[in-house]
Amino acid sequence: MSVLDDIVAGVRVDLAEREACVPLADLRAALADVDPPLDPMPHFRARGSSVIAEVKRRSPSKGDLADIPDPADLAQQYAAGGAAAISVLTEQRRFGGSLDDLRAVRAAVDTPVLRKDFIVTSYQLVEARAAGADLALLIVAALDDDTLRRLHDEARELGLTVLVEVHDEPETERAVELGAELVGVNARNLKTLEIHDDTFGRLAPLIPDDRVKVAESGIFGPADVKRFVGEGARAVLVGEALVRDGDPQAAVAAMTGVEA
Ligand SMILES: O=C(O)c1ccccc1NCC(=O)[C@H](O)[C@H](O)COP(=O)(O)O
Repeated sequence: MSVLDDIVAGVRVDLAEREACVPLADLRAALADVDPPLDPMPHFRARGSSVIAEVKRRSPSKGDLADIPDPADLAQQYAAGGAAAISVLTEQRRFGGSLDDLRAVRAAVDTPVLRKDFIVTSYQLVEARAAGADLALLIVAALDDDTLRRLHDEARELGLTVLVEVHDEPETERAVELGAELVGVNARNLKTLEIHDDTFGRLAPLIPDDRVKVAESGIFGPADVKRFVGEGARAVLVGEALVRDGDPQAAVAAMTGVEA
């Protein structure tokens, strides 16, 4: 079983437990009390890089990354550094995250918030919106075409902006065909977990320039950002480097506005 299949299998088990506690109809009813979603698009710079800064406790590839006792405080530092959006990894088993982390971040900042998870059902999208997320991630590799299109449509009906993540040429074609506004190219191979830093440069030319191209994973500083901006990235999604940095505000600021 691939790492992705293994993660998704665990996600489905946890999801069944949550659905047994809170049925979808009740979750949908709760949406009436949630503030409207923020539009992240104006937060992406016309020139130079934007940063999607991630709250990431641990990962399958690196194990424990950082003790994050107060995700709201970390998010405030990201926002003060000029983050265009804040990504919260909510998957629990392999990443140590939760929807409580997302709620805490949402309450602490006015910056758009991304639910970064392995989303395979409508329930997770409604959960994301009910917790205050403005964006949701859909990973092409985890979804067949019909499910990808259905979840993409449902997310947009909920007011969520979708970050559609790809790893190779066929997935990129599917994302473009879908009409994804935000396309994330993840440099981490989901079979080996290795980072291949030529992935963005290979796939970016397949994505039309009217889409926001996001370089994801293995980005450690302004020099990496500069290279990806030169290859067409409008934004970078950064986890490990920021959660390990003693001054996350300064680290986000240093990666923001970088030009080719
Ligand atoms: O981070 C992992 O080990 C991982 C393994 C399997 C599936 C997804 C994984 N990460 C999710 C991400 O996309 C990253 O958290 C994100 O791109 C930030 O990456 P990094 O800056 O390298 O922490």
